Amino acid sequence: MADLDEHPRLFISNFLSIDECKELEFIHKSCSTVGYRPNVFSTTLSHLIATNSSHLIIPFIPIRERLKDKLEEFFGCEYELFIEFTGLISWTKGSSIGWHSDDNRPYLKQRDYAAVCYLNCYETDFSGGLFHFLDGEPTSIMPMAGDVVMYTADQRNIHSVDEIIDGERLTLTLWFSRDSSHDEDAKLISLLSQNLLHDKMADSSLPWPASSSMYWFSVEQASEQQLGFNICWARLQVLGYDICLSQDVDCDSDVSELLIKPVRLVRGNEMLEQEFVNILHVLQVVHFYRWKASTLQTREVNIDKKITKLSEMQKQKINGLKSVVLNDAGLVARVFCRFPSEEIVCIHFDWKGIVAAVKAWEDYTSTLIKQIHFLLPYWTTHQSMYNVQVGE
Ligand SMILES: O=C(O)CCC(=O)C(=O)O
Ligand SMILES: [Fe+2]
Repeated sequence: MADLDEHPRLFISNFLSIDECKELEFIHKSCSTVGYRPNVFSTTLSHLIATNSSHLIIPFIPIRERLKDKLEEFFGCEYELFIEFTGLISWTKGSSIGWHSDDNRPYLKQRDYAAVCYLNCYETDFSGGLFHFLDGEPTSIMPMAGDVVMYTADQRNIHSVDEIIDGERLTLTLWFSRDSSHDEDAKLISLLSQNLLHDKMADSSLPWPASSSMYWFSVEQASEQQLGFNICWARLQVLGYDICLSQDVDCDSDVSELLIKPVRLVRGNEMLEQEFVNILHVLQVVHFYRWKASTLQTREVNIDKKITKLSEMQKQKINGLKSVVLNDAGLVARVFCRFPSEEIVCIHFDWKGIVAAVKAWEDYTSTLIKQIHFLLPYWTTHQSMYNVQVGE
């Protein structure tokens, strides 16, 4: 017990199911923005609300509850804690963090506990990125999808993370506080109430992009230089897709303009006729397909007349656009690919699958929207975000 007093921490294998990890990965890869440090990407719950994707908060709710219950039980602080922050955070090549405690800045003093859930796997999805505690057991953690580590945010749990060598290391990270003024739920419920009221009138579940700078990756994020890439385009590119803008636009248009234009999905020389409202919409569908490909029923899907061949003009337009939004293509592979030298391919691909995914994504989305409209009145009454079974 002495060690637990000196280093209060808990490691649990398989706390999340693989499907929960994959769902959160789908959310992150279709909604993330560039993060607070170079080579880091993040998806916060307030960002989901701000981009008209409030319903994507639903999958986090049971996981947050389970984490908080476990943490309170283990550290003996039932009914004392508030969730201060919930976010999906991914680290790519070059990022690391030296020895630190999580409350080591004056503006982080409210943090009492941390929970880090690993959503993908060391050596399969990325290399480097081992977690270490300075003293006590366990000394090192090899991140594996579904595992979680919980620890106090103070000096008793000084830790570090080795530099990422390649690939993208993804976590769901939460911090907890005893101070109710740092309760994330209260802030999110207030944002949700404003947003869903508006959303009901617009009656739409389609994502709205944030400002284009939030999706712009550059090597030196602090500098003014514009060499880099748009991360939404890049995430399509690394799965083997292109997009074609439906309307004619100038190649020297502002990237922020391009982000809000309707687009079509392209694979090789072929294009799906269906129009998507913007790049974030198509990115959600493509990542949904990646998550669900093996479960989609495609035998009955009819793709006649839905797929067309690209014209020379369209090919030129796509390449012209790419020179604006991916103006350092080598960099895209270095940041997002596990093996940048290998050819970029999506293991699962056929147009029937994509067409089935469009429909399945719509069903998934509308189920979540119904759930959030059902839950919000409970949340508002109790000023807390929790799961309610229908009929309660
Ligand atoms: O991702 C991890 O394993 C830990 C990250 C960390 O230490 C932090 O964000 O403070
Ligand atoms: Fe930390």
